[in-house]
Amino acid sequence: MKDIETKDHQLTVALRIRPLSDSELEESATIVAHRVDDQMVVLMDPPGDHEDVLRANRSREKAYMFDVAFDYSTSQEELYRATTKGLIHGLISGYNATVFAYGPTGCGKTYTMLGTDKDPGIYVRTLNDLFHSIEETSDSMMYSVSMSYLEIYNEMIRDLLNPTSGFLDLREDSKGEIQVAGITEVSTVNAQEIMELLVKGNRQRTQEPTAANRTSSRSHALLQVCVKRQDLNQEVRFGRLFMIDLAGSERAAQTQNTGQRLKEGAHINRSLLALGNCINALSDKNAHRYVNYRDSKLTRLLKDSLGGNSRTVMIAHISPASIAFEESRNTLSYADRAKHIRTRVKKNMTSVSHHIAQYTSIITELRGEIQRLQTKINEQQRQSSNKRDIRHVQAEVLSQSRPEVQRLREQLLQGFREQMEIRKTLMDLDSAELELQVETSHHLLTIADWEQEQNQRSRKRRSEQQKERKKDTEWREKDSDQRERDSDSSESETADVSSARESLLQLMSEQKRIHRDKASFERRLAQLKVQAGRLEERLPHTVSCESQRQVLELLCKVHELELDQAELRSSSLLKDSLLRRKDQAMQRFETHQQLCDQIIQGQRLFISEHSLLVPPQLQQLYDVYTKEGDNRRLERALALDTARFTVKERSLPKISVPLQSRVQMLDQTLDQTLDLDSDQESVRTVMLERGPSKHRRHTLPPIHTGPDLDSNRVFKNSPHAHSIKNSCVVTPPPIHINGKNREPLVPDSFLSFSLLSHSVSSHLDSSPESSEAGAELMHTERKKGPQNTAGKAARRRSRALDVLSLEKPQQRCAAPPTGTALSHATSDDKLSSSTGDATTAQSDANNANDANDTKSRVKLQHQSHREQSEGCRRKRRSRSFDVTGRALPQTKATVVQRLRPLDSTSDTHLHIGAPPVLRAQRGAACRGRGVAPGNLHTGLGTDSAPLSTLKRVPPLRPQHLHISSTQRLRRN
Ligand SMILES: Nc1ncnc2c1ncn2[C@@H]1O[C@H](COP(=O)(O)OP(=O)(O)OP(=O)(O)O)[C@@H](O)[C@H]1O
Repeated sequence: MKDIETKDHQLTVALRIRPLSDSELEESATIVAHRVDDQMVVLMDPPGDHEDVLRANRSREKAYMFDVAFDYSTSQEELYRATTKGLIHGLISGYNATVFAYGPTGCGKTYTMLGTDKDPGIYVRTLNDLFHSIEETSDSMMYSVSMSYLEIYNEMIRDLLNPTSGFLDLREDSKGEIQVAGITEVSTVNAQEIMELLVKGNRQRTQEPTAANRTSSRSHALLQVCVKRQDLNQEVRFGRLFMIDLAGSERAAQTQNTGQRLKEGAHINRSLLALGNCINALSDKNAHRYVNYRDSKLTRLLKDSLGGNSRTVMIAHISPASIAFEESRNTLSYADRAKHIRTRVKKNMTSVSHHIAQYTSIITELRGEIQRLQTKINEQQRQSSNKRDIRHVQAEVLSQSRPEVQRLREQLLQGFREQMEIRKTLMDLDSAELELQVETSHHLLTIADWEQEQNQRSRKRRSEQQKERKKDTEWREKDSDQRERDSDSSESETADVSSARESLLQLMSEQKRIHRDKASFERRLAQLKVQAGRLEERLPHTVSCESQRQVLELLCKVHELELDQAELRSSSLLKDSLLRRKDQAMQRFETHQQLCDQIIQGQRLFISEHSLLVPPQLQQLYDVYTKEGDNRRLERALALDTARFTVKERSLPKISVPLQSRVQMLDQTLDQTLDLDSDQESVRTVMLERGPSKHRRHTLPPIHTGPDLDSNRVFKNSPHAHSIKNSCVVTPPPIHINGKNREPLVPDSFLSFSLLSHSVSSHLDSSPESSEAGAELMHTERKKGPQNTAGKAARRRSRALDVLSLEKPQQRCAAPPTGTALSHATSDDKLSSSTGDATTAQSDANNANDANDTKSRVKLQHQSHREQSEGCRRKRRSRSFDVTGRALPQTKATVVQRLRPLDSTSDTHLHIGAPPVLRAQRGAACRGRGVAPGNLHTGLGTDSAPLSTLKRVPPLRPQHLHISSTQRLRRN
């Protein structure tokens, strides 16, 4: 055994020949490998060579010299002592060492390294001796032992102490040493613990049975033991020991491996070939031959063991049997070469002096660092001493960023100011647009009124032209005068309308301009909002100071709120303006409604007092009006009652005296309202009782039917009045036209009534004084005649009041389809159903006698009217506005003429209820829906007021007339 402690170390090669295995004994294998002495081994020719002609004269027998040779008689202990035990001292002293078993499969490598429980191998013996040595010198030395155990299986490294860690990689450290990254290193000084770890690792090693070995190792196993020793002189030594159980080279024919075993064998042979190449290279006498350690992980791990700082022992294993001659021969050949490998061994030791020198250097460096840091701290302290506190530092930072912040602030403020200005401008534009709309609507109304008047006049003119053919020259002259007046009036109104049209054009262009400006400003406002949003987004990036950023964000918030407030204010103003307009419209409507009520009540009073005839359509309208009035009063009563109940029941204990008085006023109003009976007679009585001064707004000026009233006188003297006198029945039998006898025209009648009211209202002044002024004006105009071309407003007022005058001929007309004449009943007792089956033939037969009987009938009629008035007064609460009917002794033409005044009002709603037969006759006779007003006034006389002026048509719009007429035609 060579001295392994020499620095220049030569690889120690030992050879072990195992005993014949059971299979070899069964085959009576010849022993060809013999240990001659402790170092020599002879490999004899196998028996088959003698029989081979080619090998007959060429013997392959060869003697090999190794560091030590063992055979079947050598025990484990002897082998350990001869190969490994000597390494333990060197390991403790700081030398690296390697022991690896090499040889074909099944030749005893694992037996040598691991052994059995009864006869342990090198692993256990080495560790035992190591710990013994440590214990022996532990008094004067400090030891630290660590162990790791791995296998190379199919060129992959596994940690046998921690198999779950997966495959590990090889790394080369700064000193060029190969390290297994992530390998488990167990540090302990307890031998028992090391043994347990070893057993545990061996269980994890891959072993599979083959034909050559029932416990064939399919991987290379490496056990690494590191020992660190520190003596009393603070000298530290590091020693590392590799104990390697290589997998055996194998021939496929021998092992009969297939599949995974065959693949494992291939990996094993490849790595062993790399090891052999390294051995060849290292054993070559040429000193600078390249050694390829990187061919396999095995050779990389054994780099130091084969050619570096390690005392290495190679234990080659062969089988003595002749059947393993070739494997034994190759193994002997490699082992023989390996013994020429030389390594350079050195102690892994660090002395205290060296450490001290290192520490001194480190301390010096650290001191320099400390000095540098101290200088820096002093400099900072000196700088900070100039600043009193952190606020100065903050102020400095703020001052550095102030220009940027100021610029950003100015941009934000400028944007918000501009937004505010644009918002104000938009508000002004909205206001101007509203004013323009109001003005435009006024002009449109003016034009519409004029157009309707024109339409009315044109219709009248056509009717008059038809009448002209039948009238005498006197009427022709009067008509020509009337035409002149009409033309004059048209010309004067044309100037107003043209002015309105021009104003409309200007207003429309102005509205367009406002729209353009608004769109432009709104676009600009949107752009400014976007810009402000971007600036706000830039705040966190631009302003580093938190307080500054918060101030700017608050600034933005305040301005945004101001803008929102301005927008809301603008919206609120617009809505207020619209509400004001609606309120005004509602107020006008209510005023108009009151005026209508007054007119209707006055009419009914007038009819009642004078016992005038009422056409059924008008009577139906009256009925609808009465019902509607009842509903209105009921709603008002309920509302007032609710208000009274609410005030009394809930707030009375707390309400003040003025509120209580207000409640009383409400009660009085309610009582007055309820007191207003829908009955015409009651209305008249109430008005009479309370006097005209108390309810001037609800009563018309007194309309006298006596000869002092021009209009009445004119009407009585008119030719039409004469015709009516001639045609009317003096005292027709009364007929009740309610219930079943009524035509189901309530919706249309109501619609017509509404439209009529609406049309009247559009020509009325909304002021409460309009009723009085209108009545006076009507009175005046009737006196002055149409020549009095008063102002436009006066004419409008007079138009509404002219409705009253238009009603007179209507009331004198009777137009039931059956030719029933209508008149007020003198009393309920006297009223009876008329002979509704009176035929037109009878009327025609009696027509000839009508002229003679006219005077007496008129007298009777007036008498009956007076009696009826007295009866109606007595019957206050009853609905005495009953209508009697009787067969009219008149012709169809007469009936038609009586209906024409209604048509002449140009209000189709008044004549649309005419029966189809009459309408057909009318269409044939006068080619129009309206009859010339002259028909009504043919008996007016030369000094009578022209009806075209007196009967100014309520300004119903033509489309309304058409629609209503169409609907009524469809119904009929
Ligand atoms: N010197 C010996 N004395 C007694 N038995 C031995 C000896 N050497 C090997 N054997 C026996 O031979 C058989 C094979 O040995 P081992 O498993 O150690 O071979 P190996 O070289 O490790 O094979 P592989 O390379 O396939 O793992 C084992 O049963 C073992 O007990």
